[in-house]
Amino acid sequence: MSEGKEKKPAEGQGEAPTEANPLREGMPEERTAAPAALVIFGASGDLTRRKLLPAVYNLALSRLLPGGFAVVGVARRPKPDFADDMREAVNKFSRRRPIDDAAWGELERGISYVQGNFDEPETYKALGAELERLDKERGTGKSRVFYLAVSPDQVPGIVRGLREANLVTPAGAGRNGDHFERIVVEKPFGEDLESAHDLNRELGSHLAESQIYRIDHYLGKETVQNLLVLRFGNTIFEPLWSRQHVDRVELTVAEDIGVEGRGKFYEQVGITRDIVQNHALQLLTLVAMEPPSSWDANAVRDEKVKVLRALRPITGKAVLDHTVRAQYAAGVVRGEHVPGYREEPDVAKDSKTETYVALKAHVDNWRWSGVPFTLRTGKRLAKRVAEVVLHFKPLPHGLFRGQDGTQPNALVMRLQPDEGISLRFAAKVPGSGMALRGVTMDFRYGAAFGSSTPEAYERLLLDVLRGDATLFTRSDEVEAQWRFIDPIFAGWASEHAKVASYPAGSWGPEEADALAAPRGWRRP
Ligand SMILES: NC(=O)C1=CN([C@@H]2O[C@H](COP(=O)(O)OP(=O)(O)OC[C@H]3O[C@@H](n4cnc5c(N)ncnc54)[C@H](OP(=O)(O)O)[C@@H]3O)[C@@H](O)[C@H]2O)C=CC1
Ligand SMILES: O=C1O[C@H](COP(=O)(O)O)[C@@H](O)[C@H](O)[C@H]1O
Repeated sequence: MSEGKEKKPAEGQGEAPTEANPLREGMPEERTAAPAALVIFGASGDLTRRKLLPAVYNLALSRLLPGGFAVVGVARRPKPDFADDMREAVNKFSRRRPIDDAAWGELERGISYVQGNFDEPETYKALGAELERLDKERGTGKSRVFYLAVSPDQVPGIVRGLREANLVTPAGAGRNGDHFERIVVEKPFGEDLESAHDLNRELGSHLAESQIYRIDHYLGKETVQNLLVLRFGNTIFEPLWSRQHVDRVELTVAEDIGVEGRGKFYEQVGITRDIVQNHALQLLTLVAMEPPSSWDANAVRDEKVKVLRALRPITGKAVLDHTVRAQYAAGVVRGEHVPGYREEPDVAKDSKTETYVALKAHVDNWRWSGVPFTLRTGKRLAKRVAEVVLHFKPLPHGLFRGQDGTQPNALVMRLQPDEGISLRFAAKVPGSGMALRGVTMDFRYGAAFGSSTPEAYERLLLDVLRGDATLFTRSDEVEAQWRFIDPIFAGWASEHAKVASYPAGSWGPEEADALAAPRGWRRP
């Protein structure tokens, strides 16, 4: 779905699918965007280096960027060699390496940097002048995407600065094919319901909702979108997708890394705000939502919001039975001894910040009544894996002797790594008897489509340029997420809920086992 006018790609833009390059399938020419400048606030930061510029480069390499395109970085420190630094970052973090000199050379000609403090009007004046230059010299057509790769408290000030400098106006919604002004806001969106609501109101006072793109990069992951295709692009799964057949749903977002030098950020945020409020709840909504009437931004988001509203609140004493929070202690990860969270730089020695959360949620609606959704996420767990598992109900009656060893059917959707889908079922062990064994039927994304699938940020940046908000979070959606999360924090405080401990490299604290009882968590 797109609100702006799509420009027909010029000759050579938008690659046609070929047998040699199956990745382009489903990326037909209409995915090419209209000319625009991408302005990145926070351009000297980690996200820009590791994710944004590599994504821009890969879009350029796939010739999915418009002819008139430019990148303007904005940050506080002087960066005379910004383009060179970005080249180095791309060489390090791009999924396709080494860098292609021709593709980079063309992109580099449109890369510039505006040094300035976000608090000062001069920064926006200088940015305005740079954008005018780019309109003339690079043909960016007065259209801009302002990507706010900054902490949430800086968002209102930047939007006000842009508005006062007339760089964004509600008229920049880009309707009727006019030029557009769009703002991308990174997660976490606020720190609780109240701050998210205030931020929505502040953004809404300067811009139309259709200009605001709240990004959650999990939605840009190919395999996360494939969840929707699995459900709604096939006929065989959906009839099983309900309380009649599903015993429980299990979601895991596990990382083996720690806070990676982001101790200060983590002390403010913790994993509930970093992962549960956004990535994990997004996965839950995609698994639980009803089929939307169309692949349209509002139709899809309407259905997701309904799921969030149907989540049974976890309040007061219920937090003790339905949640576990914990922090990693020193341990061994991939054969290496690693320090505990409290020994990380910029972390308080008596920190209570959670680096692991497990919870048992219920979606109180017709489809899911009585089905627990168990969710766990943590830093410094045994391995990096994100997956969604539908555990089906056990057999009502055991027909075969020797099937005791088999487990109920399970559909495992692995989001990363080794992206794919597997179905566990029972098979007969060859021989004269009737012994059964659990086996799996495996689909691997890499084997089917090639190993270098586009990164989430590629997809999402292209969607912003095209004006497609389907994979972005709407204002009511982000508030509904906080409405579920806030009472958990309140309950932890009022019930003095303990912060458990787990050794780095383990699967989390023992206390979490009770949430998945009697069958236990799956070992991915
Ligand atoms: N890093 C990641 O992997 C992810 C990050 N995010 C989100 O993205 C956002 C940015 O994260 P990240 O890149 O890690 O943050 P960093 O701390 O690495 O970068 C912050 C950027 O903001 C700039 N900045 C801060 N204050 C000012 C100011 N007053 N004036 C001008 N520039 C300023 C800094 O410039 P300078 O250093 O020059 O002062 C720097 O470029 C956060 O909201 C984070 O939650 C989301 C998903 C993943
Ligand atoms: O948003 C974030 O996500 C990353 C995990 O992303 P992934 O794509 O590697 O799964 C996480 O490490 C980080 O703490 C968080 O801010």
